[in-house]
Amino acid sequence: MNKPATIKQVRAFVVRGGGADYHDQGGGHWIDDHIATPMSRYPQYRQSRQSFGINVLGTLVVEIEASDGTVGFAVTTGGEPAAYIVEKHLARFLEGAPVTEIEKIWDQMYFSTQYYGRKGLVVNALSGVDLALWDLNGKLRNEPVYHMLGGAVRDELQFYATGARPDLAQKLGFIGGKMPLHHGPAEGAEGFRKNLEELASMRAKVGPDFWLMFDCWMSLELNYAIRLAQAAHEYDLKWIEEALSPDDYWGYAELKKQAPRGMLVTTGEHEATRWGFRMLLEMGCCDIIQPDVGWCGGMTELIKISALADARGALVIPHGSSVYSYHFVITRHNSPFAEFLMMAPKADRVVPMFNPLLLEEPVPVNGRLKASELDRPGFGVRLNPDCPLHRPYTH
Ligand SMILES: C[C@H](O)[C@H](O)[C@@H](O)[C@@H](O)C(=O)O
Ligand SMILES: [Mg+2]
Repeated sequence: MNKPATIKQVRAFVVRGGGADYHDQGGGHWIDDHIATPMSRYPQYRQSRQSFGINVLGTLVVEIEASDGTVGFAVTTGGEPAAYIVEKHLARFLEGAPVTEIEKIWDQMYFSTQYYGRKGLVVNALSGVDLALWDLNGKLRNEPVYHMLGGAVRDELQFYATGARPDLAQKLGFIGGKMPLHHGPAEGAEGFRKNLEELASMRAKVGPDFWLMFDCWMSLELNYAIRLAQAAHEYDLKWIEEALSPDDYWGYAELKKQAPRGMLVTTGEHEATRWGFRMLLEMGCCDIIQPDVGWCGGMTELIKISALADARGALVIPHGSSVYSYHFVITRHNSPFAEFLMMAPKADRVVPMFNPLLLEEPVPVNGRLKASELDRPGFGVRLNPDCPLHRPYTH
């Protein structure tokens, strides 16, 4: 049997404007229009999330070149600081190693950075390296990543859409629409009323059966979240997402107890590793966990997180991360649908989620994507040569 190729070089690049840091958009985009956040308590940071720096990092692109010249890559959120961590810290555990040592490399990347990492930027960087390694292995084996994960359990993916216009998402064939919550506790009773009015108005547009969800992006405190969930029940809100700080496991456990019967509590897009998700699951924080595969520890960690959830009957609906989540969701029974983020400025048409960075990035058609659309080696996408990459550090 042939010996596996070895890793020749790891390279980290940054690029601005959309891409994996999908909050990095131009003006007038729904994704930066008075969306409630933990910073909404400060009026000067209420209208725009970019005003407090939601897009300060930018996209990280990780390339891994094998000894035979094959190059795997992946993209995530992290920008220059993540590039520094990849080049100056993580690369040493890959270069010279066989490309197949995915588990060992993950273990060394995680435990060598544990003293300053564990969640956030460091695990974003680690996730980008891990995803690039899965892409490289798929290319060397001439297999799509989902085949390496055990193969499809269904013929197609179905999607709900995240964006300001669930009514348009319904017409585009999506199974539901997740709306950003626009008003936080600092806007008092008037903001609370406006939130409900938006939901009531959207329910009137979409009818009784189309899923409607609120994405609260960590903006609420427990009492407000409980009151909002209870008031929203009248309009059949399907789930209330990321209502509280990711660290408030106790608050989530209480919210789940107090939420109306039948309403789901979801969270996890800013959680990381099997240990973080074990906390969410064992403390009874939510019905659905939503890890982002580009932020939670990569594909190698998502496999472990998903098994924990499956053992407890919890669903795993990864936060929107384009092909990196599609290749996973299609392979798991407890991931029955996927998220698609509407990246068109008015949320009125389907454009690739990481637009314009990836060529051949598949998108849902009529809210669905056939497994066969993923049948290209690795994650099946290419970097757009029109997007200038910059390598800020070397090693
Ligand atoms: C729409 C939300 O405010 C975020 O922008 C979104 O990225 C994330 O929370 C999601 O669940 O898609
Ligand atoms: Mg969310």
